Amino acid sequence: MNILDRIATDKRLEVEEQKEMVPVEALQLLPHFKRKCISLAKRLRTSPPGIIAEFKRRSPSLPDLNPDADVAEITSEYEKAGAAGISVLTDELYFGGTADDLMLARETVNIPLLRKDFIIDEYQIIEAKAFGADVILLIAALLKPEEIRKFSVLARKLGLEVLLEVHNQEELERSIMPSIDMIGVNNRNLKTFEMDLNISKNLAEEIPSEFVKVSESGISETSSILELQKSGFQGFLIGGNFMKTKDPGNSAQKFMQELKSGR
Ligand SMILES: O=P(O)(O)OC[C@@H](O)[C@@H](O)c1c[nH]c2ccccc12
Repeated sequence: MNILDRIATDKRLEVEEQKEMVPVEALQLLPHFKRKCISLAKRLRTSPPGIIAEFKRRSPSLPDLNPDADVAEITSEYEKAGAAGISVLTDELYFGGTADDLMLARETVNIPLLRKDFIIDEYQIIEAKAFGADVILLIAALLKPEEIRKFSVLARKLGLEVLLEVHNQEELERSIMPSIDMIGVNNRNLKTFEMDLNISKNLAEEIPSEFVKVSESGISETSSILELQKSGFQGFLIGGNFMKTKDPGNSAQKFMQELKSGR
């Protein structure tokens, strides 16, 4: 079994347990459930460069990335550094994230938050809204087109935006639909961990212009952002490059200053 299938199997069990403990009706009573979301797509379209800085403690490929990272401190610094939005991992088993991380981030910043998780059930979308997210991630490699349709329509109904993650043309063609706001091209193959920025560059022209293009993973140089912008990307999801340092907020700030000064 590849890692993505393993994650999905674990996630299904986890969600079934969670549903028993916290019914949907209870989620709908949480204060953020009624909050009006902020648009990430709009920010990416109108204020370049759209850096989406990611908060994660570890990943399957980097088990010791930043185990003790403080979510309030780092997300606050990401916001001050000028991030367009923040991605918060909420998967605990593989990424060391929690729902509390997302809620703490929500209490800390006023910029759009992406719930970064492996969504395989509508329940997780209700959770995302209740925990204070503005955007959800749907991973094409994990979902049938019918599920993508059902999940994205529900997200939209709740006022959430949808970032669809694809890795190749076949995934893009079968998953693209009007209820999606942004398309993220993952430069990392989630099945093998192989990384290549050319994946974004090559897929860019296949993505219709009504969708905001986001390039995800493996970005560590400001020069890559400039190249990806030429291919039409407006969003850049960066995690490890910041989180691997002692002071991720400061690393993000330096990265964005370097971008601004065009060095
Ligand atoms: O740390 P990186 O290489 O900058 O990548 C960030 C982000 O793209 C990556 O964490 C990611 C992309 N898609 C995902 C899906 C699930 C979990 C994590 C991810």
